[in-house]
Amino acid sequence: MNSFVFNPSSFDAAIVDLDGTLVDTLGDFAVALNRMLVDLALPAIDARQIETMVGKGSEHLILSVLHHVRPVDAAPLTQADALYARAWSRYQHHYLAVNGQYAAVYPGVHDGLQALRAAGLHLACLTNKPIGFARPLLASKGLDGFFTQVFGGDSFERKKPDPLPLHKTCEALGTAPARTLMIGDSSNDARAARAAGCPVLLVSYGYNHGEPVHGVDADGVVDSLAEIAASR
Ligand SMILES: O=C(O)COP(=O)(O)O
Ligand SMILES: [Mg+2]
Repeated sequence: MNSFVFNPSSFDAAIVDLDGTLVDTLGDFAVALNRMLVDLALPAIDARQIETMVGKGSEHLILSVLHHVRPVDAAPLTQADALYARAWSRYQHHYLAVNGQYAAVYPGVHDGLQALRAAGLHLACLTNKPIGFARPLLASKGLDGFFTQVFGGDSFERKKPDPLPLHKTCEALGTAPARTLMIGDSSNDARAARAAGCPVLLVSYGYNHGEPVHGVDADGVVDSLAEIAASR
């Protein structure tokens, strides 16, 4: 699985995930979620716990956090509950206020994206994060210029691991899935890529829902984006 060799002539484009792949956003999540919990008069949550909940979009994240901090015998919440609606509104407020301030671009990202572009690939960023969070984050980290397309978890009807967002992104790029490399950090990305017919590489340093990434079905695992183009 680690024997992936990058052959630029095999690809026309790459679709790159955001959280856990381009940017370590755990600090932003922890600050915004804990400020939301203060507003709701609920107990705080640890960043290590949050790490296992990131990657499936904000709705899933908020429901998981509320479930974690509420009493074990509390009735399960859904997006229809008033508490969820209040939580989402406070979370959005706090996340937008801190977006990027407690987050860092992973080593090798700039060089890796530059090398992929130099190899002739078009680049898209596809995240499960709301598009209204993703665009300012990419801009504040100086990454927006690399991508001709940026899509979020609310850009399409369904999120990763559904293949729909990858198909739509390929369509926007004008590339065939088999010639479009997905680069992500989680089984969510890998499952979406497999179902869409895109080859998939995973980074070893991301979140992957708190599980080791080496057990995930993918075409390779790299320790940095800079490794990809260097492997040819
Ligand atoms: O769940 C999120 O908010 C971010 O997920 P991502 O890994 O698809 O960027
Ligand atoms: Mg991710």
